Amino acid sequence: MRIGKARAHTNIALIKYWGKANNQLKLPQNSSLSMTLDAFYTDTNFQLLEQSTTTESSFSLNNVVQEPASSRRVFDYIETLQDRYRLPHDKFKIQTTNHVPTSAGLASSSSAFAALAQAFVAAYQLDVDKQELSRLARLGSGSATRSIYGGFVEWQKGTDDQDSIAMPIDEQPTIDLCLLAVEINFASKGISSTAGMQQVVNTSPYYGVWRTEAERGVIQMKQAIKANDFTAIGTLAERSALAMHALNFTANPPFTYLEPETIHAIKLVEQLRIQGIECYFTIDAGPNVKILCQLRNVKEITERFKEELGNVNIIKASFGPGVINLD
Ligand SMILES: Nc1ncnc2c1ncn2[C@@H]1O[C@H](COP(=O)(O)OP(=O)(O)OP(=O)(O)O)[C@@H](O)[C@H]1O
Ligand SMILES: C[C@@](O)(CCOP(=O)(O)OP(=O)(O)O)CC(=O)O
Repeated sequence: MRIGKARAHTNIALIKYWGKANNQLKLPQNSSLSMTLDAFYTDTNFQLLEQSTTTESSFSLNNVVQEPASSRRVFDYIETLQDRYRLPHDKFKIQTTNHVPTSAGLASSSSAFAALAQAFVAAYQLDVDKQELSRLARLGSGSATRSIYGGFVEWQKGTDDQDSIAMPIDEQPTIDLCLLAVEINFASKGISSTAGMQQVVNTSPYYGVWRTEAERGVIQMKQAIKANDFTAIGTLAERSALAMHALNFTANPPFTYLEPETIHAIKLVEQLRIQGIECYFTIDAGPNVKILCQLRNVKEITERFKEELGNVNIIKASFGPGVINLD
């Protein structure tokens, strides 16, 4: 019985990916840049079943066997990988645990599909390098492309399956940079990232500007990282997040992931900054806010958020590693 086991950490985009140029290959409209986190990860076992078995393929998430509708994306993904390597459609059993809230804008799909890609190649004993692994992860979820590497990672948009890959910028950054995930609401979101970004690409008259600015943002962010410039990193990350959420209001029909508490958190970050406590925010496809700050300010920022937002849960993260083979 062949089995592959892997762990992948989530990543948070500092310059966001928001829109596909090709839905099937998940080629993005713009390049993006992220930090891989240590605090949130997914562990996945991918087991190939004996050919003679009458057992059907299964997908269990956090110890709960998923219904066919919830398993579809994962099953289709495995078939795509099997086809890519001209493998038979073997049946399989996937057991996975998210040490991160699922579908709540905390990038569970980034760690999920990076771990699954690695577990798949391990089970089939495929000789695959990290660039190919980042292609495989992309076929599951765009943001998963970047979780193959640790630290700061760029996803170069490329033009086709071959060159749309992740590139490590600095796998073990020394910059003093922490991320505080503020739990506004960990319920699953109403509109998935996949659907939200599609709606924006199809209908927003501002989409062209988004693309140009995102490419510029990646170049500027790489310069900021090279210069160890926390202020520039935070400023650019905040601008990218605001642009993405502003874009959602310009879709037809418009939509937003922001909740009143999200705006409250944004205002608090601004206030803290005015008071000399330097911090910035970023927000993904959900209401939760992630604060970028330096270690010396973690305690004070945490206390202020708990005071102002009613004892919310706050999880501290820093840089995490790339995908790990657990065998
Ligand atoms: N461990 C896992 N293994 C396989 N698939 C998973 C796993 N965890 C989540 N998924 C799938 O990933 C998808 C969740 O991704 P979605 O993009 O909706 O949210 P998210 O990743 O939490 O947020 P974000 O928009 O910030 O990426 C769902 O289809 C879910 O079934
Ligand atoms: C806001 C984001 O987190 C959106 C991530 O979207 P997904 O990677 O979840 O979308 P699919 O490619 O359709 O699976 C920004 C980012 O991670 O760059």
